[in-house]
Amino acid sequence: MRGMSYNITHECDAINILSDNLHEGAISEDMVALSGPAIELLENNVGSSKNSYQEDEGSSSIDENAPLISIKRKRRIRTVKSTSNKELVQRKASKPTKQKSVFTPLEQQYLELKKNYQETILAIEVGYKFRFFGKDAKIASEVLGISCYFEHNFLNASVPSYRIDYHLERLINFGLKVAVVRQTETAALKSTSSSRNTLFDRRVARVLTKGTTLDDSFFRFEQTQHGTLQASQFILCVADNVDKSKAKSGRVQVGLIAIQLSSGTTVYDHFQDDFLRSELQTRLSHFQPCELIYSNKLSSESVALLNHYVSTEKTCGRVVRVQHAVQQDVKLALENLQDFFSSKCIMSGSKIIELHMEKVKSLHSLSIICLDMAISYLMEFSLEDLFVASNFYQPFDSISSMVLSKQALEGLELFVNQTDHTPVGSLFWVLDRTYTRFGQRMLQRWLQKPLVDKENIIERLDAVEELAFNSNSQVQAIRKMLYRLPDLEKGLSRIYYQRGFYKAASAFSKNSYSCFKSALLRRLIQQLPSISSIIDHFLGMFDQKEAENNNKVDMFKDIDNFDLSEEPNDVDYELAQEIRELKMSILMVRTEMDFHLQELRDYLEYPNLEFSIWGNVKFCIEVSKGCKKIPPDWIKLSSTRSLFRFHTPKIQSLLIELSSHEENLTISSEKIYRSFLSRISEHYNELRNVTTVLGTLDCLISFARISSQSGYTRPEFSDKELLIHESRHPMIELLSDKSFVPNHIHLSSDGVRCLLITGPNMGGKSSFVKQLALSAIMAQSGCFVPAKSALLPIFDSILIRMGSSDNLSVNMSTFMVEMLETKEVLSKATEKSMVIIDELGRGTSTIDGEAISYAVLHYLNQYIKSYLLFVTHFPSLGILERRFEGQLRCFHMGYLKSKEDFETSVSQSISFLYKLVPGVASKSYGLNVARMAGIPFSILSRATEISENYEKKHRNARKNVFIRKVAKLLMILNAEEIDFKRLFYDLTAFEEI
Ligand SMILES: Nc1ncnc2c1ncn2[C@@H]1O[C@H](COP(=O)(O)OP(=O)(O)OP(=O)(O)O)[C@@H](O)[C@H]1O
Repeated sequence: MRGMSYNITHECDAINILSDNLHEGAISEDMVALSGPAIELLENNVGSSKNSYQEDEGSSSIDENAPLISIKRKRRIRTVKSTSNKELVQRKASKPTKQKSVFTPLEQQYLELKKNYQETILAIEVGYKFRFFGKDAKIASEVLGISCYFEHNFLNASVPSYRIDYHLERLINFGLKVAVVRQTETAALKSTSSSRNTLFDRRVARVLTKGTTLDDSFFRFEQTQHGTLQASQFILCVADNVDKSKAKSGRVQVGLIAIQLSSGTTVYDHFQDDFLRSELQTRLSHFQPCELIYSNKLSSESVALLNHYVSTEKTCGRVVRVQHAVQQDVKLALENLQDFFSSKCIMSGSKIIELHMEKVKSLHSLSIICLDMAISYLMEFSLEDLFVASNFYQPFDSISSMVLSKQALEGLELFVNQTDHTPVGSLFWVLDRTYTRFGQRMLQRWLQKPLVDKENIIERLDAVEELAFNSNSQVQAIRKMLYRLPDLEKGLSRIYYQRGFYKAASAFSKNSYSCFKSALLRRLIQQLPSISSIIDHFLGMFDQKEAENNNKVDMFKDIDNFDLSEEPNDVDYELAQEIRELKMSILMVRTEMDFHLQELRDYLEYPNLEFSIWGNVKFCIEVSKGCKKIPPDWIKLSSTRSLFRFHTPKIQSLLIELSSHEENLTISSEKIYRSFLSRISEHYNELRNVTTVLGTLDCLISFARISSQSGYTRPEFSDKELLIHESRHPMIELLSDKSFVPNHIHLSSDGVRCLLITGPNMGGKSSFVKQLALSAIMAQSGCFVPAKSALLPIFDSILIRMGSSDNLSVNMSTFMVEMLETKEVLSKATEKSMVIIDELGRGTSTIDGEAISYAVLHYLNQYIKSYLLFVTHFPSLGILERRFEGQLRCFHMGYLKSKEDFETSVSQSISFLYKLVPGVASKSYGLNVARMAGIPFSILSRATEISENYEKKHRNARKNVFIRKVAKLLMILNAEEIDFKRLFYDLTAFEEI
């Protein structure tokens, strides 16, 4: 340890010298090689003004900020000028023992702490402040907008203690890791102890990051509104393994563990992914992690994607913290996990350890590796017990639900709109009428993963219907119970949340469920009273008011009969005893103080004398200035024009005694409170189940509120038909001033199951296909849909290819992304899928785009036979209506041409009818939209001319190229059974190509 302090001293000297010389340009930066800490210190020092050195000079106060020796810096600078730096460094190195530290005791303490917390901001409690030093001070000042100044050897910044929670929240929301260093001794206790003249002992009390902060009070500044997504607290740990033999194909195995500590959720997953990391992108969209743990062996494509996620989140104002971890091989990871569970479950016996290990071994090797990394990471925060206590391990995929891809979540605007990426105008914005924050989070999960099991869907719909249209008093009771319930999921074990559980448990009697018909509601309501006895037991112990004020000293009603469990606990018993004794001692000191006051009244002959408070100073005696009876040993505190304030020696000694008892009482009360919390957490799983029940009720109520609106209908399900009358778009109808034009649709698995939709730009094509997908998602989530009537198949997936975006993370062009996404859709689609392809091929030349669209449409109809909605601006694809007669039909969005159209095509304008009508629209009227957008007339006129000439000239040449391209593409798609003769006949027969 000594050696280390010598090194630091030595480095600091060199730094002082260097920084001063650098200011003066006397030496160049590369003249002396410095070690890491030295460079850090130098960075902190350079940039500080010389004046601050001069101000420091000669300061010799003996507080903990004062340097151990004062240093004449100016003289030292002169010495340096006459000595070479190398010589100086050598000289200093040869006489280590004579060198004394230039750091103040507090700075030395900071440096000691910093050694173990290099990547962490240290917030150090010093009296009534929390202080930051060096680089930490610089960062804190930038993030918190507080001033930063140079003092002694480091930059300094500070915040008042009473605001620390607020500032910590801002630091961790900025993606920082913060260690809170607390004084382990208090002023009062220290003043009576033998170590009163030494530095306060300080230790790291807790380490915080956004994903590891369990305390909901940190997030009290977060505002939640309907339809607004809450900040995710998922920590995502990812590892992958590129199969070298298939490296060219870009195929990779990916494993992950996602942890949400606040709700005790652990999700595991592994999957095969492509070059674009589409599956990983989908997981990122679902979890929206606020922390990412990268394995050091992660492939460059995965790293690029994760980095891209971090930077896009940043542009949306959300900071994602990145942690790097060392990946072990699976054998070592298993050994680590065996050690971990053995040490944690030592009391529970080998059977429990085996059970844990069985579960672990059932995971994919990459997920095991991730679990090992995640546990190591959480150990830093002492939060690893989650993996032992919680039985909420769950797979990401489930056979009872589908997973919507990133493209679907974004393209259908499920949670944010595509215009300004805010929640307004999203499906969630329409459907979220939840009362609680945990209900809101559950609703988000429901929409991300619609159900695929018919029974489950119908069970939800029955419950929603009953809640929407039954005026049963119990329905009111559910609403009342949910209203203003705190975030029970996040604060499961927080004492003042127990009343929330109490509210839930006591809202229903044992037989309340019987007045519901819905099986789901009956099951949910039945579970609530079961926690009554647990809650009664805990609630009975504390004073609700004091608990809500977080007053731990007076929180427990009857400390004499303090018993948290059936089996009395020695530690709690001793603590309760201690608290009793301390309270008694405090009472005695106060009584003594009262006696002393009486003595003072008699002595000063002032019967109305009372103790007063001056600022923070209690038990002051105020005496008028004319009083002649003040003994010399009274301690003068302050004065006003007319009076003096004193403490007598007796008051001072009683005060020290009182403060010491009070502080001991606070410490013991905190300990007993912790014990109380750990007892509650023994019932963690029961309480967790109740939050799931309450969350489910909240989501059902939310759906019921939407479903009871006029124009919404309960969906029915069919094995082979999709028939919706007067289908509407749930968001556009709310946002648009114009009345929404509803449309009918009829598809059938053994009849027409593909619609080819053409029409003018802005004609409503995309809106139409999106509304069908949204209706399917709503129906399969258990909500009524915006239509007159709806009969739907239960889709196993909803696959979307729409829009255009490049992928900067893997350096890909818009068109490459379009093609890879199309390939993904083709590989995932089944005959039970809904597939939406909107404007495929628009990222390339017209002829290539047209050929690709043709081949994909042909392939999907011939081989996959999904329910397909194909939107295009290529009318030539209409040829396939004949090829797939009875299976594919062409429709277009209706429009009306204005009269001018017949005179001059430039000034033509069209009116949109938004009505789906049979047939192909021969033109897209793109120039009409250009005109609406205000493109100058001269440009429009020229564009019209070129467009007409082009069409006339190239029609025939295009046909042959087109046919060759389509044939080639179909072969690439592995359409081996393709009948080329037939294809050639179809294509050449179509005159319009
Ligand atoms: N059925 C409807 N009733 C009323 N307004 C509608 C309807 N459908 C769409 N709209 C309005 O028309 C606008 C354009 O619709 P949409 O984006 O679906 O057109 P589009 O045909 O896909 O256009 P483009 O081909 O240029 O992509 C929508 O933003 C909406 O305001």
